Amino acid sequence: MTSSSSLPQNGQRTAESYRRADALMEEDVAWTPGTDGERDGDQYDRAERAALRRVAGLSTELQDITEVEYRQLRLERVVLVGVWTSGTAQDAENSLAELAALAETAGAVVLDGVIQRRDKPDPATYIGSGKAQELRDIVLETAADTVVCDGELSPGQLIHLEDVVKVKVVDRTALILDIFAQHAKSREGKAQVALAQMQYMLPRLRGWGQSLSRQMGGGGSGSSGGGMATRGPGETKIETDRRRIREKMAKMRREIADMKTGREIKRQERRRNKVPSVAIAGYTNAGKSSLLNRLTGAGVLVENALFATLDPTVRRAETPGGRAYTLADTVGFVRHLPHHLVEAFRSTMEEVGDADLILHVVDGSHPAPEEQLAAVREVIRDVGATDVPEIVVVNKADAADPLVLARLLRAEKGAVAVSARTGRGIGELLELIDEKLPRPGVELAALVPYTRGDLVSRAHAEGEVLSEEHTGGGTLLKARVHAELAAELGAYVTAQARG
Ligand SMILES: Nc1nc2c(ncn2[C@@H]2O[C@H](COP(=O)(O)OP(=O)(O)OP(=O)(O)O)[C@@H](O)[C@H]2O)c(=O)[nH]1
Ligand SMILES: [Mg+2]
Repeated sequence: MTSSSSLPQNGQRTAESYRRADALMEEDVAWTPGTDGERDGDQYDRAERAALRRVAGLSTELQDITEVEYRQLRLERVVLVGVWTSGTAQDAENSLAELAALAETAGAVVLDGVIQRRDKPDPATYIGSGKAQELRDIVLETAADTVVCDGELSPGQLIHLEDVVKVKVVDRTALILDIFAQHAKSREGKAQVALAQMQYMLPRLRGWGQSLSRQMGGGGSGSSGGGMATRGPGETKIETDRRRIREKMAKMRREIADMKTGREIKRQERRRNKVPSVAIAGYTNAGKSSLLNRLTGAGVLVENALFATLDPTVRRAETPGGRAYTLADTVGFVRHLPHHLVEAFRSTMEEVGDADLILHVVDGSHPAPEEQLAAVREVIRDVGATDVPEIVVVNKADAADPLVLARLLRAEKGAVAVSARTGRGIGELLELIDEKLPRPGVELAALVPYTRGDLVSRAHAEGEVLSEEHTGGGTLLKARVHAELAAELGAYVTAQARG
């Protein structure tokens, strides 16, 4: 609540691009370029000093070293810092606004944010050393306890920057992992997150230990006070910790593999039943869960927070014509999702790779929806789902700029604009789904005796009934069904064609 020169002058709302972050923060946020005479124009200040929503008490009981280390990441009062290497100022600001939203989602209070223009991040301290000093001032001014960098930093960079700013420094990857850890619900989801955390942490173990002991007044923990150069008890302790983590990771990988088998079996069951599957994919906060709710009436958690959904939810749904399909909600994607995280989350995304149809949801009210589309497609490619047909669903049409909507619909062939909130466009979307779902392969006519009503029901549920007529001799059915059901109907079939 201190500084002054960079406070928003008149509470003026800033760029469109911050609307989302604003919404998340429930307070006005101003990013005013170059208002601070002390700084060099290259730097953009995020003048936001208001007290913000805070989520506290999220941590759980600790069980081992891994959790101890990770608990240290629990964010409280943070200052954001980004290095703007390419693209426009707007891109850089969008990225930092997203980082702010992520930090908020993790339960932190965002106090300030700065961007430095550089060709590339400083190999030692991420931002330049002069700027690191300024960052130290901001940290003091705001009484922040953590600096969050908008990128993935090397263990060395984290340590060196911590040396200068003298508070915890974490990067975007750690932040995303932290959010994942808070939100994962299923056993498999939790295990995957834990594995990714350990993987991230392994090379950084010494760094964390060191900086933390330094924070505690040097050697406070007694475990790593010896410093990098000395081989002492601390060194041994870290080696032990590393080994234990590696062992735990191996065990975890086996467990995840087992859980995967269980899910695989379920999926095969669905396949055998020939129920077509639709996966809802898209950038985080695009409205995927809202759309699932709108399409099926399912009560899935919807939250104006990033990564509200971290476990795949599968629901049954029906086309207007009465054909059954499954609809799966998925984990949201985010730019710069660290590669090993993509790996860890591959299994939740396999739902996407395996689907008959992808509903690719994009937030039409976001400042850069095209970028989100591209980022998600990159991950879809990553999980090898490029062959799956896709319907681009431009959501939040109620809140979007009509010009942006028109632009998106022009650029994306076969896209549909909807609002999960108001229901606009949902009818059109349902028809598109019906159209794009794979058709069962066999078209037939059959006279099914009334004693075999079960077959008629199955034709409705698993296939597509074209016409149905009740006659003296039974139900005269014209339908498209899968081969297995066609075989069961065999005795009653009067005409058949394979399509
Ligand atoms: N204005 C408007 N807001 C919407 C619409 N659909 C969803 N939202 C809001 O967008 C936010 C995110 O919605 P979710 O459905 O949780 O989004 P998601 O894609 O599932 O997000 P994650 O699971 O976090 O990746 C919530 O605040 C919703 O109320 C819409 O059509 N219009
Ligand atoms: Mg969701």
